[in-house]
Amino acid sequence: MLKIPYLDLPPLCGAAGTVRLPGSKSISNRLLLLAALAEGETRIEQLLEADDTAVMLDALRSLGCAWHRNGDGSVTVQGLGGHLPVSQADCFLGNAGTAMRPLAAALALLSARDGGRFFLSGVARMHERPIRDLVDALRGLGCQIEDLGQPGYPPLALSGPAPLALDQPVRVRGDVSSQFLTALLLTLPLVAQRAIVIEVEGELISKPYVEITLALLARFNVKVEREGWQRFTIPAGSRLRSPGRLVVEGDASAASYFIALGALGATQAPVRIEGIGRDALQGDVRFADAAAAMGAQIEWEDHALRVRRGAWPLKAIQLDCVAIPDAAMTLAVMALYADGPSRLSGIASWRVKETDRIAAMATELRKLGATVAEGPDWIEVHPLQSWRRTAIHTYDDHRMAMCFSLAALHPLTGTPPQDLRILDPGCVAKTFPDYFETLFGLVQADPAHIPVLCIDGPTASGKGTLADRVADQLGYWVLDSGALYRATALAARCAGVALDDEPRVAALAARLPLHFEAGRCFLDEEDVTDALRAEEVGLGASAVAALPAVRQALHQLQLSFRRVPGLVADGRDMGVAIFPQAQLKVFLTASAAQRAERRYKQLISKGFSANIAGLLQDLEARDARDKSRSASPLAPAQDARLLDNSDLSIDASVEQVLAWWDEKRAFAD
Ligand SMILES: O=C(O)C1=C[C@@H](OP(=O)(O)O)[C@@H](O)[C@H](O)C1
Ligand SMILES: C=C(OP(=O)(O)O)C(=O)O
Repeated sequence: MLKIPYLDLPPLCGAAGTVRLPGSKSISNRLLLLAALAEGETRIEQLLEADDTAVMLDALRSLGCAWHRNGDGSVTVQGLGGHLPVSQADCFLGNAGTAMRPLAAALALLSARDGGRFFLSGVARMHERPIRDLVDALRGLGCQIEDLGQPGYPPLALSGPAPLALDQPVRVRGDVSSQFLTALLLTLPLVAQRAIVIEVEGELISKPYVEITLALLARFNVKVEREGWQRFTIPAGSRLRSPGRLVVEGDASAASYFIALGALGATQAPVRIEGIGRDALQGDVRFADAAAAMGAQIEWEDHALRVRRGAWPLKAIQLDCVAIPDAAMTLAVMALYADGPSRLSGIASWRVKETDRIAAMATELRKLGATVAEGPDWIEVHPLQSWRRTAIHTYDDHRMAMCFSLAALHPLTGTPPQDLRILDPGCVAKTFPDYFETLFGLVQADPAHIPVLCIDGPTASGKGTLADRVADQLGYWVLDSGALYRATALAARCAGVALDDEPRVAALAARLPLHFEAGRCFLDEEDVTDALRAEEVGLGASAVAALPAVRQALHQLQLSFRRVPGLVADGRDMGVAIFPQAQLKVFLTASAAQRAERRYKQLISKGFSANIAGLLQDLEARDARDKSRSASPLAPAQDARLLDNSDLSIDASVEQVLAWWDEKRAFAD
């Protein structure tokens, strides 16, 4: 997960590969609540792991519901059988509408029936998202609900006991959010000694989400009767009973980004999306039809789909999106690549979601250079003629971040490909914490467009730490090129090859079975991270690095680390020999005495024995060898910035390098 201030995406030229979707947010949070309220134990598989489900799980725990995560990631929930063991709780629900609305209804009804006092709050934006229609409906039943902030918005206090009047139909408005009706449907079975009728006022929006609610209630033994979208009856004596085990479908709204990616960039192999089928419960699966109408080629499998680019440019679309409010945002970005203006209507609800999405979408699309018109419940997006290099604000809205990442695909027009900056990319954590990492696994870019930042310098200058920290801040990959030489030396030693046997060492280097995983380094299956740090391996690395044939053999391997979104390359000749076109080259130095002391501390902390005078001697000898070798001697690139960190903290060094990086990469705001 990227928790960084911004992420720069290079211009992308294609996409292919397979993605496994995270679990559906809407299904996950409904199942968690139903499982908690029901009788019996429920095992939920492929539950979404993200902020929205985390706040629901935390809330359930504070309400006295026991749950645990199993080894395979599934969650087992012990149902409370409709009775809370606590009479007080304070639940923070972040910005999860699927937690706030249903929990407000559950706690209003349970505190009215059994007594108690409960508080629900969220992030600042949650306190601007309306809940009045639900509160009015619940108050109509006799529930005691206090607005603790602005009337009609969270935070709320729910308390009781209070008599419930369930003999009259419960009336709820359906034209601001369908989640109000969903909240009542999910929770009224708790008090359904007699049949309870719900009547919807106003035209219900987002209907497919109510279908999800009804389908999942049926799995929990409650069969709601309905007359169209106006009247719903919860039969007398309904009781929530666990079906035992449930599997969450992949998130169909999240699928929209990859369907769009296929439509925009899959010119050769398809983008294959696993986790949903055509008959998915979620209405957003119909986004695929909208994408097909714009030209995407879609082939369905049982639980997956394959998407390729079809029409190009895409075909403009005019669509009422009232049934697919979340996935519709993706269409607005696809519209940049269409053959004419596209108009999305029926999206009034965008204004009261994670941000005012109509305003946010229009503002950011215009910053890219697009002509956009907007109304109270529609947006019209014209194809983009001339792309501007810009920083996209994401308004703490996961969908803004995910949608706009698609705008990094090459434009249609002749304008030169542009980088794109996504501010606060970590906001995707609401529903898809690994969105960007997943995206990086699918997209292609011309290597020449992928930014590289080189940090070269002598041994023990702190390059590795600096490179890791800078890469973390930028969301980039790291190439620890020294590890490749150390691994070559280690592999040679294990194979009994003399370090000065140039052809054989080079042959080993060319087939080095090296890979990096979660900060660890593996030779074949063996984790050699610590072994590579041993002093004699370091000396061996210096010896093999002096062999031109070995450097040649490792050259290609090093280039292959240049991947989207960018690379921080740490070594001795990164800026001079491997990435001479790098956007920024830093040559890091520190006095020999300082470096010897750092290396000493590093070795001691890892449990190796060390002698500081000996280290200093080795280090000076190694410097001399590195500087005087004929193949790529250690020297700053001509255009390198020199950074002597003898007296600088690591934080100060990171700050300096990032400041230089920013200087090179100005984005319009
Ligand atoms: O019930 C649900 O799971 C949801 C309903 C929709 O909200 P509205 O009914 O407010 O449009 C949707 O936008 C939201 O992401 C999830
Ligand atoms: C509107 C959304 O979320 P919520 O469930 O918080 O309403 C969304 O995910 O796009």
